[in-house]
Amino acid sequence: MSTSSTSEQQGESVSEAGPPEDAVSTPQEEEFLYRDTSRLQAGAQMTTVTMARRLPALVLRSLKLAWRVDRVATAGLLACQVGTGVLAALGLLAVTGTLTALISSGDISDRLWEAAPQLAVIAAATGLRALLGITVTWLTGRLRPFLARAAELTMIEAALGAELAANNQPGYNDFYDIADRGSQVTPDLVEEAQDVLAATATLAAGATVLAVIHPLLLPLLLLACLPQAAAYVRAARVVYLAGLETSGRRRMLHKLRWHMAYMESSEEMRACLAGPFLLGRYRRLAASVNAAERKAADTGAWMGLAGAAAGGVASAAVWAALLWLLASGRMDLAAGGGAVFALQTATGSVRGIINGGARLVRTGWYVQDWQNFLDNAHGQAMAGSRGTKTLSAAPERFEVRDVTYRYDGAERDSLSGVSLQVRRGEIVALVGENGSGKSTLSRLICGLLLPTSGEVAWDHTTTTEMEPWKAWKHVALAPQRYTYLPLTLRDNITFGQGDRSDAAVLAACTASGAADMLPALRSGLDTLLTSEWFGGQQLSGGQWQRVVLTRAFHRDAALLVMDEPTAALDARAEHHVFTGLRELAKDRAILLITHRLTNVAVADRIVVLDEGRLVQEGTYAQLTREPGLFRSLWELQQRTTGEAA
Ligand SMILES: Nc1ncnc2c1ncn2[C@@H]1O[C@H](COP(=O)(O)OP(=O)(O)OP(=O)(O)O)[C@@H](O)[C@H]1O
Repeated sequence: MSTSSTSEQQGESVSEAGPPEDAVSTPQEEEFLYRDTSRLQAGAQMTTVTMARRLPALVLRSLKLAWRVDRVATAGLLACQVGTGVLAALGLLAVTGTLTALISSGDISDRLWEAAPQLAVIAAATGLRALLGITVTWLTGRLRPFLARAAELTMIEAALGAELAANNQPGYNDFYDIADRGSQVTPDLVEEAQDVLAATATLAAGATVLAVIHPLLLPLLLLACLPQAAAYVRAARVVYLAGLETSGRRRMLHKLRWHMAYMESSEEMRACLAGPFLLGRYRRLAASVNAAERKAADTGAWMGLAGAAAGGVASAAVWAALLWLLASGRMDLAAGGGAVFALQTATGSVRGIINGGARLVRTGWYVQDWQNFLDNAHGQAMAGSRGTKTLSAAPERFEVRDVTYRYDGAERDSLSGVSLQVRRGEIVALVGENGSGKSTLSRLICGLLLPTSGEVAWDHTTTTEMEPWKAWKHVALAPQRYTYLPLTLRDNITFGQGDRSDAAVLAACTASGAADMLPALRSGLDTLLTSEWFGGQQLSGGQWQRVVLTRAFHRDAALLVMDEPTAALDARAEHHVFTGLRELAKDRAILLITHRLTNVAVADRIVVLDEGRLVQEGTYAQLTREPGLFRSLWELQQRTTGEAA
């Protein structure tokens, strides 16, 4: 290849390089793949009337949160808004009084003297309103970030407090994303409610003046503004429903962006050509989301136009009525002047109420999603499904009794009628083919999942009866899919637990083999384990697994569950971990899940699972001798490694 063609190639974008043909799905299939119609149906049931009815409760709940976050700012804002309304009303009354004084008959200087106090009120009210406006901006700026963050935190707390099983429900993450958007606009709800309040106070004054001038003017004015209000709310609803409809696809776009741009998947993005493939998928999904959003924007604009036209006609009717009142002598000129001004101001405040109300309803839909999530998560809260028992001492025995488990939405049980026991001082190995239920059983024995039927007991207390967070003090878990957290090594190991001395951490590092890598870490235990931030250091896959094992060993818990603990370790590190297990088992019950069947020789007992059922149990010596699933898997592995029995 020539130099020039090479440089052309280098300048070529990923898309120009041509994404490989995506034979998996058509754009339409993709669109439906990530669509959650149940959420849309639930949203569609939330009509404008239902929402209007729920608004007071929504506003109250958000105000309570604001009150909790910053009492002074919340009280100050409310006071400012009420003050603004009162001042607007005073100003309006003063303007009407001034006009009446000026238009009345008599000497002009007398009339001016008569109007002077009213003019002073107008000036003072205007100045004070400006001051209150500045105060509102200041207080809102102070409250807003705290309120949004507090709303977000309530969600995180609710999600953390929910049963693990809730996370496995289809659509749970969509629900969370939609709710997250709601949490971000919670401050808007408070602000909009205050705007409506202020506009209502102004209207009250305008309405009084109008009612005094002529009783017909106020109902006419309200009628004139209704079509526009209805149009605003309908347009907002169209946009909201489009947001719900596209939420699954937007979340997928977010995931795709993350995978294409960040480190975790960066190798496959390039070497496996996943990047161009996903970029093509991103483009198609984005196009379908854009089309849905554009359609909603068009429909909303048409509705707004229709509302504005209807509002214009209705306003013209109101002004015509005023002219008619004047022309027919039903209203004198002085009152007419006041009426024009009052009408103008009242129209402004009615518009304010209606626009603010429409925005309030629109924001209400989003905030309702946030509150729905909170209610739903609280409905699935561990506090609701479990008891409050605590154990007086670390348990000696962990027992699974005739347990069946089926994941939410699954068509069949992942475990059926399984019974198992593991005591402190004992190592039990769980083996079986992929999908046979080993990890599920480990989640049940740890009390992360509650059985669909049967029970799991720690000594004499079932996991359903126990207060979970206190119970988990007795559990150390090295899961199959562990988390790389961008924290220091020390924090990654302790998660803030244990005493603050390094001795226990270093002992755990020695047991897991992580001690070997300490000299290469720039700041030892205080090294930030990520290269995403300056000064951090990235670990290899096996080094990360050592950190995860250290985390489990450091916990010094009565139950130690290790799911594929050495899959990424080199032979020396693996040997080190397995030879250390017996020492660790002295005061722990160890449940070991592994596919490396020669390693399970270390276990006192081996339990074999097949399609969710316990099919064999025995020692390594027994199971390698007797025919059965274990022996056939073991023989296959021996043959693969060239050590045929
Ligand atoms: N979160 C989940 N939601 C729904 N089904 C699940 C979930 N996790 C596992 N399953 C299903 O439960 C069954 C058992 O899965 P489990 O992860 O317990 O198997 P395993 O024996 O640990 O498999 P492996 O050896 O591959 O790790 C599988 O059919 C799997 O599809």
